[in-house]
Amino acid sequence: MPIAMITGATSGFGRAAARRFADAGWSLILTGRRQERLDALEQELAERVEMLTLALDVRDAEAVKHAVESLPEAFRGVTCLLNNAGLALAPQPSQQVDLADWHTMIDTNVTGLVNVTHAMLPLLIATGAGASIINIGSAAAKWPYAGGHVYGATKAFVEQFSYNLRCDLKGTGVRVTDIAPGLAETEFTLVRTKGDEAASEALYGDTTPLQAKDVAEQIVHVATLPAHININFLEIMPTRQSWSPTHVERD
Ligand SMILES: NC(=O)C1=CN([C@@H]2O[C@H](COP(=O)(O)OP(=O)(O)OC[C@H]3O[C@@H](n4cnc5c(N)ncnc54)[C@H](OP(=O)(O)O)[C@@H]3O)[C@@H](O)[C@H]2O)C=CC1
Ligand SMILES: O=CCS(=O)(=O)O
Repeated sequence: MPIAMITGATSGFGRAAARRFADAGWSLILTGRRQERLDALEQELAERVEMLTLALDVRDAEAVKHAVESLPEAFRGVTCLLNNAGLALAPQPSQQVDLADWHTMIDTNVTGLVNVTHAMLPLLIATGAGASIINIGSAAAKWPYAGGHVYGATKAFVEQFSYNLRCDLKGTGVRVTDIAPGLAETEFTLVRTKGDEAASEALYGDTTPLQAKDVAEQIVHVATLPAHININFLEIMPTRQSWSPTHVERD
């Protein structure tokens, strides 16, 4: 059975992808920091598929390296790495942000993603044809907005890193895709606002955002394409979301 390794499997897109891969019969390596959520997923899915859960903070390069080196033989033939763990913080303008929040986004969305990718590359290259790295970027990588500051910049990194990885992996059979969702209802806004439920409800209310399972469907689609097809970039928005005009300051 193919194996998917998912970072940030404890919520949102990662958890929905774990369920969708399980529906397709894939074995799973599920990671995240919250052990109780990993336990709940194990309870839910372990009867149906082979799975392993690893409590892991992607920011900790040594812990990531150790976790990958310690994978049991039966879980080393990874077919898909889903680099999904990430977050936004500080919705306020740059001039009002705590520097620590910028660092947390960079440490997670950039450093964490490269930590996991670096540790996993030998395993994915050993799998070869049909293997894939799916990086979760964001529409915010291309479309700036007030309060997007470092978050959008980290996702621009994810996009360009994905393309550059593709260049290096030519000839190995390993595919690389950047999936860039727009507005999607998950715990993302609760995290971004440090627990403001009203803000989260206001953002996702009165419209029809993407749901985590919509994105999971695309993730599994990309991972199960024939080995000779590489989707480089896939931006997904809800039908009711499009672009804003640029802003002009007026007297
Ligand atoms: N929702 C949206 O509108 C969009 C989200 N995205 C991106 O999608 C990805 C998933 O977000 P989403 O599902 O929406 O949000 P959620 O908050 O629902 O899920 C985020 C996941 O990331 C994990 N995570 C966060 N920090 C770390 C860390 N240091 N180490 C390990 N895992 C971590 C969390 O697990 P735990 O806390 O247990 O560690 C959780 O499982 C993110 O990269 C986000 O930037 C992209 C576009 C749109
Ligand atoms: O990546 C998340 C989508 S948005 O909040 O930046 O639009």
